[in-house]
Amino acid sequence: MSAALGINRPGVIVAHHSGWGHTAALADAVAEGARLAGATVTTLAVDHITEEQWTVLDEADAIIFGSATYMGNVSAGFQTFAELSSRRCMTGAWRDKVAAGFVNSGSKSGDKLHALMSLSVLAAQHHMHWVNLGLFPGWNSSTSSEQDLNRLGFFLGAGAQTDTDVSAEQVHKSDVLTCRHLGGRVAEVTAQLLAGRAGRAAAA
Ligand SMILES: Cc1cc2nc3c(=O)[nH]c(=O)nc-3n(C[C@H](O)[C@H](O)[C@H](O)COP(=O)(O)O)c2cc1C
Repeated sequence: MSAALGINRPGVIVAHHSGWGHTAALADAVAEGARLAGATVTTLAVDHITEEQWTVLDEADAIIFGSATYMGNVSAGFQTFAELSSRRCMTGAWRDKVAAGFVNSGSKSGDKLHALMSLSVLAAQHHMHWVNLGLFPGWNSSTSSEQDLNRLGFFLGAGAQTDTDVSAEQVHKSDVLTCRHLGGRVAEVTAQLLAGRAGRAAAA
């Protein structure tokens, strides 16, 4: 638990890379979900990260990673951040923090599962606890719709799709709600974990 925050308000960071703003709009939705669920939230664009922001990451209870999908993987901007985090891998600075992820692509699939898997592997390398999306797949029957939550049917994290010719304000409503759900779920799971740790410490 971040010392300053207290057990009921977990500190959640949304650490993302977005070249043209579409994934950044989804990061805002993730952040809103976490905030509505009671977390104290900071959103960081990882391609302009300062020493002070690295400290913010180190002090967080949970980090939600997000990236645009470029060439079937996380963007170079995100991967640069991942590589820069390697020293923390060695020291265990992020060990036992909660982690989750969201990705966005131009095509409905666009191989973005691969990008999401990269985010989960990054979390594993840091010995973090990965939280999945926790939603049933939507838009997969004759009676369902593109407006369903989790319309692209992801389990590992949130998967979004933005038409390549629209503005960041036009990210899909279903994806916004799905990302908001992910933020809320991470805040809730993190609060549970912190309460459990506090309970064990009190009982010891
Ligand atoms: C260099 C580059 C590579 C891309 N590769 C993929 C890809 O592999 N799959 C896909 O579906 N979309 C791909 N796209 C489309 C982006 O994922 C899509 O436009 C996304 O909304 C960009 O998000 P951003 O505005 O946050 O950068 C690519 C775009 C660029 C610029």
